[in-house]
Amino acid sequence: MEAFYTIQGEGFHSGRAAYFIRLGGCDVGCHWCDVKESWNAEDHPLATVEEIVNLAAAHPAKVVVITGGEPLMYNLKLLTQKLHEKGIQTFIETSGAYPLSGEWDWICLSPKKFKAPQESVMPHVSELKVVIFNKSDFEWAEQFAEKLDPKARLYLQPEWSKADQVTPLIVEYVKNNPKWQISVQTHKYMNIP
Ligand SMILES: C[S@@+](CC[C@H](N)C(=O)[O-])C[C@H]1O[C@@H](n2cnc3c(N)ncnc32)[C@H](O)[C@@H]1O
Ligand SMILES: Nc1nc2[nH]cc(C(=O)O)c2c(=O)[nH]1
Ligand code: SF4
Ligand SMILES: [Mg+2]
Repeated sequence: MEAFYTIQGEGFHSGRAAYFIRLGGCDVGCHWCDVKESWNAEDHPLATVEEIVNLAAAHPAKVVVITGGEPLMYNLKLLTQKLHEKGIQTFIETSGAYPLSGEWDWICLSPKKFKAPQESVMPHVSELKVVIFNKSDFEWAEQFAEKLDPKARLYLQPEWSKADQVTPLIVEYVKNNPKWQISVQTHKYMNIP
């Protein structure tokens, strides 16, 4: 769909420069999705793996974040192999709704109620990032924390349109349950992509 060089705004790598590759296509259907224009893959131009990788390699940070849309709707083996051949680290943002493919240095799982993540993804998760839309989402988040490698980092992220209401709830929750950390979408406050 698009690619852009920016600062990772969310989660464990927040604040780091990274080249984002956003793949078009998603059928998960989150009603609060902040990139609904990504859902229909046919709305977006095709690019070859070689073109995508060469543009990525032309940027100073040797870190690529592959996102979408839902990137795991595609087999990502070739794209991630070619990025690795150029010495670029590969990070993914995924709902986990499709089987894992590709070679990854960091996997951020953001599970969704609207289409459950695949159990086979769980052992590979580096970071769990649950979007909090209302207070029932805390209990829902805990069920995923239990399925992961104990070293996985745990984040709760306010849903953007509800941030004023849910951020105070997340702050209290993290104070009482310190295995979790808060992730805010810092790029939106900075007005960067
Ligand atoms: C747009 S999604 C694309 C990748 C993948 N489909 C997924 O959902 O993980 C990238 C990240 O943004 C988060 N996100 C999307 N809409 C959001 C919103 N309105 N508020 C907070 N986070 C949101 C998702 O949960 C995910 O962690
Ligand atoms: N700056 C910035 N950081 C991000 N982290 C995850 C994003 C995404 O949409 O996957 C995102 C994004 O869209 N922009
Ligand atoms: S899975 Fe990700 S891209 Fe798809 S609708 Fe949900 S937030 Fe948007
Ligand atoms: Mg985003």
